[in-house]
Amino acid sequence: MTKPTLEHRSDFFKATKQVNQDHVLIVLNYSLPSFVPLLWEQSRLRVCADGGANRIYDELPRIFQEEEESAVRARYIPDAIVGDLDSLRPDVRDFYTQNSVPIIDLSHDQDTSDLHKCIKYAQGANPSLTQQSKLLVVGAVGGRLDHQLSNIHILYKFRDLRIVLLGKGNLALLLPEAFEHEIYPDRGVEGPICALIPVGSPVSDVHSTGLRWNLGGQSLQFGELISTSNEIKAERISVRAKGPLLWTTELTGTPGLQTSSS
Ligand SMILES: Nc1ncnc2c1ncn2[C@@H]1O[C@H](COP(=O)(O)OP(=O)(O)OP(=O)(O)O)[C@@H](O)[C@H]1O
Ligand SMILES: Cc1ncc(C[n+]2csc(CCO)c2C)c(N)n1
Repeated sequence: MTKPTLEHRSDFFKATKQVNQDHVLIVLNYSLPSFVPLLWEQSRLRVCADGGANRIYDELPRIFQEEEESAVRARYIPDAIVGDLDSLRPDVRDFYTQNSVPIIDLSHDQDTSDLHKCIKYAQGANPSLTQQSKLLVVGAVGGRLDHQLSNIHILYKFRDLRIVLLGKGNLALLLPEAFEHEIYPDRGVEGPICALIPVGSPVSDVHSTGLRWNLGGQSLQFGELISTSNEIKAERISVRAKGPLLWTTELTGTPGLQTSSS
């Protein structure tokens, strides 16, 4: 039986000032990529995971160096700060409290990460998430390996949602088993390096097109074969497999140079 097709478009890298009702931004507590303002402006909900609020407070004024710090901070006020709040600095907490940002203390839960808590928050928000919603998670790659693995774990845990992990040099998303996948990377920003990784369990019958090293029905498995250092060779990459695969691309270009209509 053929599976339905899921398309993956990196439309969020296109220059736009318009809010996209499908886009939700989650800011984590790690070094932020310079395209955060681009994602911020197009997102209909912006949530900071605990110390993620320190990042927007500290790092956004550095992106707009020619402007007053206070003017930049006042422009980027999140809709909520959610987490166990052990990393949120007191001065940052005071600033956003004065700006009426709800600060949601979920410190009683020490079994789930702040990213998990933010996704639950977005699911409970009004309007809630739909099948079209895309959660753009920034500060998700680089730094502590356990945090990065936890962020990947969240892709698997919430595999029915469309979540994109983004960092300074990488993008990662999950290709769930229930679909055949068509990926349209933004070649002005992504590639050429890409990878297909079977995190957690072996994945058999992997078929791909559009890559330098395509798969023709092999199994991917840690300890046997995983497809790292592969290369994007076409506008469209197709992938199907008997199991979920992590798709990653390197980010080498500058987002926001093309408009969403081009
Ligand atoms: N170095 C990192 N790389 C990737 N993601 C990170 C990194 N540091 C933090 N995060 C993400 O940001 C979220 C918030 O970070 P914060 O430091 O506030 O979390 P935390 O849960 O208190 O961390 P810890 O495990 O140190 O207690 C984390 O749940 C994690 O998803
Ligand atoms: C088996 C097991 N391992 C680790 C933790 C710790 N932990 C996991 S998520 C989290 C919250 C981080 O903000 C903490 C402290 C646990 N609870 N259970």
